[in-house]
Amino acid sequence: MPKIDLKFTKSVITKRPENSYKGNFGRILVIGGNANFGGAIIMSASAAVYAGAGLVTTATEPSNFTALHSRLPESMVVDYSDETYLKELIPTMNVLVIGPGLGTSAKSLQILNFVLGQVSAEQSLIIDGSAITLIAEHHLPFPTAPKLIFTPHQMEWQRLSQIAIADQTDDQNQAVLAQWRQHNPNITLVLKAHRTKVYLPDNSVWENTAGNPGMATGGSGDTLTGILAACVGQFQPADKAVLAGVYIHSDIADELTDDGNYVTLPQEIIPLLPKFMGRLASD
Ligand SMILES: NC(=O)C1=CN([C@@H]2O[C@H](COP(=O)(O)OP(=O)(O)OC[C@H]3O[C@@H](n4cnc5c(N)ncnc54)[C@H](OP(=O)(O)O)[C@@H]3O)[C@@H](O)[C@H]2O)[C@@H](O)CC1
Ligand SMILES: Nc1ncnc2c1ncn2[C@@H]1O[C@H](COP(=O)(O)OP(=O)(O)O)[C@@H](O)[C@H]1O
Ligand SMILES: [Mg+2]
Repeated sequence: MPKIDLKFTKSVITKRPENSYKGNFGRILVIGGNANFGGAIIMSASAAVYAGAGLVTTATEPSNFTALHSRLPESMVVDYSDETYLKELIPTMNVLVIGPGLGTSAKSLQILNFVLGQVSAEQSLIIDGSAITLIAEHHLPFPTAPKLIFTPHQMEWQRLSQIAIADQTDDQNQAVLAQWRQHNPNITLVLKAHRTKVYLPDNSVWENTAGNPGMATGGSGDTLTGILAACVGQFQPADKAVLAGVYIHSDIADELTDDGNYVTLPQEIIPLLPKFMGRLASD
């Protein structure tokens, strides 16, 4: 099984061309954060900005606007229930994230259904957290056109795939993915665990070599979604960008742990992203 390591990740993270502008580095829309889980979408949006996304917009519950503006002025905001505005905005995006802190209410379901109906072939959609749970609960069909990147933890994967956590072997996981790929061949699974595995559309399965239990803290996966969105927005091909994003998240956490930190908080990982990526691009 191929391993996701530092050498591989360095080969993906390239120096920026001199003659470039923000539009070259991904227009990202992150959607989530209900009135109770605003932190999740703030972490996702922050990770996207700090991992180099050119332009980030956050669609969330309006009660999160003030916190978002004060924590992350680089991001624009939009009410996640404003379908008229979102209908205009979504086609201008390269990468969308849906799910961190979205919740599972009727309103959350309405937002998810709307977004699933708007994404198109040239776009990548990262589906995480509550969005995975909602798709599983309501048997929502996957959109057939965009690139889909699912980022479940093991329980979310159980809900979505119907494979019990104890039975989540590569063979079982690949069998479910093979069925889904008959409808959309461009499905990637990032199955999060101590050693996260990434199942790519070409049927390869990659294993992360980094990560540690200091990462077992709320918001860790929310942060990963933003890093993945930024990587897909900036680096090609998208499959390699996903692998690199998984590694970057965990390697920064490993550095924090090596530095003596018992827990690796998302808020400490996020500000380390620009330097870490700069190092990868220059070595
Ligand atoms: N600050 C914020 O705003 C935050 C907001 N967040 C947002 O909250 C939403 C819900 O996401 P969620 O992951 O917290 O809850 P849920 O989907 O019910 O899964 C938990 C259930 O699964 C089980 N379980 C089994 N294996 C597991 C595993 N490997 N990893 C994890 N769980 C595992 C577990 O078992 P138990 O611990 O009970 O034994 C439990 O029964 C989502 O939108 C997310 O983005 C969070 O990110 C936190 C910070
Ligand atoms: N023991 C561990 N070792 C390595 N990585 C871990 C460990 N526990 C959690 N993680 C990582 O932390 C993240 C947890 O994601 P998730 O459960 O979705 O968190 P949240 O929804 O709270 O943001 C994943 O990237 C996972 O790989
Ligand atoms: Mg999560």
